[in-house]
Amino acid sequence: MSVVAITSTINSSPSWMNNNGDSCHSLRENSASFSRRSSNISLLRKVCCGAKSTDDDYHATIKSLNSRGRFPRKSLGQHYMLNSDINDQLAAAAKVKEGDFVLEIGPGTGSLTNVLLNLGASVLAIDKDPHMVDLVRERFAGSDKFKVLHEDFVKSHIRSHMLSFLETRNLSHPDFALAKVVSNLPFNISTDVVKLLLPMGDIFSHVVLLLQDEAALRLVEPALRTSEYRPINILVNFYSEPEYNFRVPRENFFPRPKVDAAVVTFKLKHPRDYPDVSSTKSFFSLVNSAFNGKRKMLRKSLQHLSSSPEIEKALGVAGLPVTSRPEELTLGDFVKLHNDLKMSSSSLERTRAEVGLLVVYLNKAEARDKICRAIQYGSKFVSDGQPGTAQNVDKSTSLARKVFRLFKFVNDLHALISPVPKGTPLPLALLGKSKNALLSTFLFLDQIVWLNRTGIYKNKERAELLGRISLFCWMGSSACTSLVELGELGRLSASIKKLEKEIGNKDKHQNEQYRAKLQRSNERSLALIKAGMDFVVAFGLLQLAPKKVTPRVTGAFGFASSLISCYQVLLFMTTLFLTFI
Ligand SMILES: C[S@@+](CC[C@H](N)C(=O)[O-])C[C@H]1O[C@@H](n2cnc3c(N)ncnc32)[C@H](O)[C@@H]1O
Repeated sequence: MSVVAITSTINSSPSWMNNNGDSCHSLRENSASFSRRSSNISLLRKVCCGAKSTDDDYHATIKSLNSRGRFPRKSLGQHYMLNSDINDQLAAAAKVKEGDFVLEIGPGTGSLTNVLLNLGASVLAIDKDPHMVDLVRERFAGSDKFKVLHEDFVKSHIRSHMLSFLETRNLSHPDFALAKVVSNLPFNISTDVVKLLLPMGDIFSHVVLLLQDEAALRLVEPALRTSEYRPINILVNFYSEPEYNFRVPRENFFPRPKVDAAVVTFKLKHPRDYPDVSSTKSFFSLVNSAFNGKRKMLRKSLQHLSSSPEIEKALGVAGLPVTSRPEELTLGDFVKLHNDLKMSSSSLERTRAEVGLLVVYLNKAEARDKICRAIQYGSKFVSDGQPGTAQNVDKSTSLARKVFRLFKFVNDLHALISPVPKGTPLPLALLGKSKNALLSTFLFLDQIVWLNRTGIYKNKERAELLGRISLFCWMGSSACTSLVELGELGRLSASIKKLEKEIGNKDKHQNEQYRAKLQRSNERSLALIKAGMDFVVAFGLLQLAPKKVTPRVTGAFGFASSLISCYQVLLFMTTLFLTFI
């Protein structure tokens, strides 16, 4: 990489410089790169005159670059934003607010990052340039809400980065909201970024990008029957509601690009609101095939998928002429055409998808453990504590699960030392932490029980005592969980009522936020029921009231709570799975 030595110095402080203008004294120029830099600079002066003088205007950007001896690299699309008003407007377009989680692609010197952090958001930034990564890492070293990764965004595993970013920081947040993307992008990766991010409506609610102006217009307002109309327009409308916000003249960037830019907001649809197609994969494969022969009629270009008469019939059903070409079809037309051709609804393909879901489910360790737990308590229910095959199944499964959960206590230890989500009332925070402490103690002591049963740890009496202590810990953690869920349900129902007042009773089911809150409330109610059942199971295992809570009762409650756990994992997996197929 060519680190450019910036040689000549601007000697005098021009009249447009503000108090921190001394930063510009160190601007040294290199004649070799970025031709006409001096004329660029005079343009920048004009821009800066009009810009709000904050930390991240022209001066700050130049100073930041100078501090590293850096000059923008064309290959990385490094055109830095000089106008802090535009950074403010980017954040406003995404409605960034306190507590949000924001992904920023290419933070550069951190001017936009600074705005996002000042608004109270947590920011995950990804930059391909290691020098920029170091720069922002140092700049925001004092903030625990900032994380930066040195990666090429196009190649990065963004879904898993986001899941771990949200999981570690937002676990059990009562008002869990989807994350957002706000970015001043390098123009050359904008199509890739759009294709990567828009199908992530289960993670992001808004994607706000600064794109090349022409590209922005082509994405948001393509005209049917023109060469601008392409498969990406179908993709954009399938996954989002795009909006062209405003044009950003080229003078606002350093160095000045050859074209203007524009801010575009993509409001992402949640996967459950995607157009109704049996498989998104087969839908987009049809769209791509259709556009492959752009000048051809669909009855010809789709021949490898269906016979011409079938295609003509499907076009007729969709109310389209049999001579239609791809650029004449809207998203809705493509959906109708796809569904009528029943591209992927053959029973074989459906079966394959269902088996695929089962494989994903079984591959999740947590799911296997929950299934084993259902077997364990199911056999306890059958045996009712009497010796025989059912009791053997109960005991052996219980032992197997103990091995399976080796080191699982670390998960709760981690949660114990992680910060509580902002805004959590102190009693709920304390109850949550007690739950983590008790659960990790239970899981840890359970390992000693296992060591004793295998004969590795020989002191039977002590092991039994530790076994009882561990069960008391589990009972305590179930009680804490019940209280936490009760408290959170109370908070949720208050915020649902508030929202109902704001949006009115009639429209509430159309409101995405309302539906999300309702869903969270159902999930929390289920978690409350499960925690209550686990409390009874621990009570039964400890034999605190052997006549009332018999092994059969314990087994029944344990079995029911295991089924709830299986359902919870399945729900999570299904959402993930549906976004992959
Ligand atoms: C147009 S600049 C924007 C910088 C900053 N956000 C601003 O507004 O001033 C683009 C940034 O994206 C980074 N970048 C370029 N290609 C990238 C890629 N493939 N993945 C991640 N970041 C990339 C560049 O290093 C640069 O910091």
